Amino acid sequence: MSTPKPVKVSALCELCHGRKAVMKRPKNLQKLCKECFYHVFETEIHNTIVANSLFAPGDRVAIGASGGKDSTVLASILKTLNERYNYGVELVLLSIDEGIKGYRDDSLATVKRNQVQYDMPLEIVSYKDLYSWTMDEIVSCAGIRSSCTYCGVLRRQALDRGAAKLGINHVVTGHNADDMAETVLMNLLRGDVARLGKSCEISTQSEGSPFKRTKPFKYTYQKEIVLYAHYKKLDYFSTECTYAPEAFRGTARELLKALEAIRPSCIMDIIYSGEQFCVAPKPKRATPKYKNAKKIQNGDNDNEQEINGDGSVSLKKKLESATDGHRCEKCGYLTMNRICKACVLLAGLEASRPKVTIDNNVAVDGAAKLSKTLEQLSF
Ligand SMILES: Nc1ncnc2c1ncn2[C@@H]1O[C@H](COP(=O)(O)OP(=O)(O)OP(=O)(O)O)[C@@H](O)[C@H]1O
Repeated sequence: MSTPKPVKVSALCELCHGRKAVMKRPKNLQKLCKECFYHVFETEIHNTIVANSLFAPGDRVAIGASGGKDSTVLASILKTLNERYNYGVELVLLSIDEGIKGYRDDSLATVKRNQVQYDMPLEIVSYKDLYSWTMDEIVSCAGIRSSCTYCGVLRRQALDRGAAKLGINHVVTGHNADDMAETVLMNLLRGDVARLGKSCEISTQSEGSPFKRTKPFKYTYQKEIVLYAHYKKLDYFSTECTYAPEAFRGTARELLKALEAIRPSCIMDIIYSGEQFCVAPKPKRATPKYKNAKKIQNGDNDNEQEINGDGSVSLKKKLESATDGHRCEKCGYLTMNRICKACVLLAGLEASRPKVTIDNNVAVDGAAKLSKTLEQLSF
């Protein structure tokens, strides 16, 4: 997102009535001076934290730190509020290195600077260490269209594993009001009733899991986060992920932006509507969602995933509904299923990974002979 241009407002601040207004507040178009903007922005986040009892004295909290604007502002503001209001929490930065060259390596350099700027410990865990795959390798194997699905599942688990390594069971993320409203719209538009009911939860915790996820920016507008970072001159990384954002989320995002331009309060209104949804039990679906759904078989009948018509990946019902045991049989991660989603996805990748071996015994003109075995492919 580009740095916002200061809006020309030749009037006095509508809050202090003393200083000159320098901006129209994106949330309600109120004309404010910089100091009053800082005050309302910080106070609203503090009120959200208090109203939802997000922290208790003595808590150790990991901030999911990507180096982007949201998590950088989150780290900065949690440090400010923790000191101002004596929350008594210990804050740690937790970063996941997905292995995306030219993107995550640069953003992690920003997080390392933030570590010094905010005087917080930093833990970095990588997909390569956890799963033996980088996102670059996954994309070259599975294609770009499903990249967000893979990345989302793996990152969720990586954040839990990173938190476990730190002995922490609470991870805060920089998901903001725009993200929440986008998710409500997206789930509404694709009839994903089960997810719709959970779209607006500020605090989530899977059944049986010790890890809590919270979103202190639930009611915070993205434009205000960017303004805050800009005026406070925070050090953040502003490049978009190399891989395209999830196709349908992108559509919902565009729709939300168009709606916001006409009626800024629509972001809050969508969240409030989402909070009121009362979801009926999900009816059982007998047939695959898309006619052109393609199955990926991993040798084991239980480990089956489907690439849907819209390019997304979904797991077979059998796996989703298995409830015996709370630990993945393969990796031991907490799950309601026999095999966790990450292992199902990784098994699919392993099955389709071309096997490449270097045969050192046979020298051909001084070069190693490269022998490729392409499994499960026929020409
Ligand atoms: N690689 C990562 N390591 C740690 N936390 C992450 C990582 N990627 C995302 N998160 C967490 O999830 C939140 C939402 O991530 P998303 O991918 O939607 O990025 P975003 O909206 O651009 O946020 P940001 O501006 O913080 O990058 C982030 O604010 C951050 O708290």
